Amino acid sequence: MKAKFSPSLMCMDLLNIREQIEIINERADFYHVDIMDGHYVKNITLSPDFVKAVKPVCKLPIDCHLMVTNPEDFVEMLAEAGADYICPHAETINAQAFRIINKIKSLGVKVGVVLNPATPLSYIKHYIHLLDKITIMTVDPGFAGQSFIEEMLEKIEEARDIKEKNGYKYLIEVDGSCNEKTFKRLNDAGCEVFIVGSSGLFGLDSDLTVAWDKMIENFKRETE
Ligand SMILES: O=C(CO)[C@H](O)[C@H](O)[C@H](O)COP(=O)(O)O
Ligand SMILES: [Co+2]
Repeated sequence: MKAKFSPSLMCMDLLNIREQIEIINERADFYHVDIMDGHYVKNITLSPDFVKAVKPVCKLPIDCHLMVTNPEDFVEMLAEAGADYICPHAETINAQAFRIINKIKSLGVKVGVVLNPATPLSYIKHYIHLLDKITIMTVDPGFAGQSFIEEMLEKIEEARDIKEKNGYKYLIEVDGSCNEKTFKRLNDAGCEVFIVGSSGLFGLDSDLTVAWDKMIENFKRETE
């Protein structure tokens, strides 16, 4: 599968959103929108209102990463705002996993789950086959600019092996420190969607078109 890229919009220049979205529209595969409640993680970033505001100019699917204690409170709001993927943390849906997955699907939205570094893949084994995407965190959630957690490589390999063995459809996505230092190991382990934030994309140049070209050059150099 050709590598896909999902720019993490919490890392973009928030004083220049429309221009950057118009650049990303022609280059990326998804938009990654981090929604934090300040409780599940000690940070607050983007929101359903942000999704609603940018939706009219977005040409790519909007993927919402829910770092919130009660994801059920946000599902309808995000579907209404125009989210294309709603991805709660597996750790926050355990008591209602099948109910919330079915709810998201019933709203015509694709569903994924996100796994913290400390959470094994086995934690989602009873519903993994229902998912459109699995996001493996390679940093503890809540903040950009953190260090890559090497131990996650074997979890990515495990997700790839399970997908291939069973013919499952989920995309394998990685979130956290996807950059020139990690592209090769992530790609070799089976990562299909690379969430690129400050380290992988936006920090490469103040001109996003230049930053994008540098990122693609880095990726090709590291993986070809
Ligand atoms: O989920 C996130 C952090 O909890 C965000 O998606 C970050 O943007 C992601 O970690 C990418 O940022 P980085 O600086 O490339 O690590
Ligand atoms: Co994220």
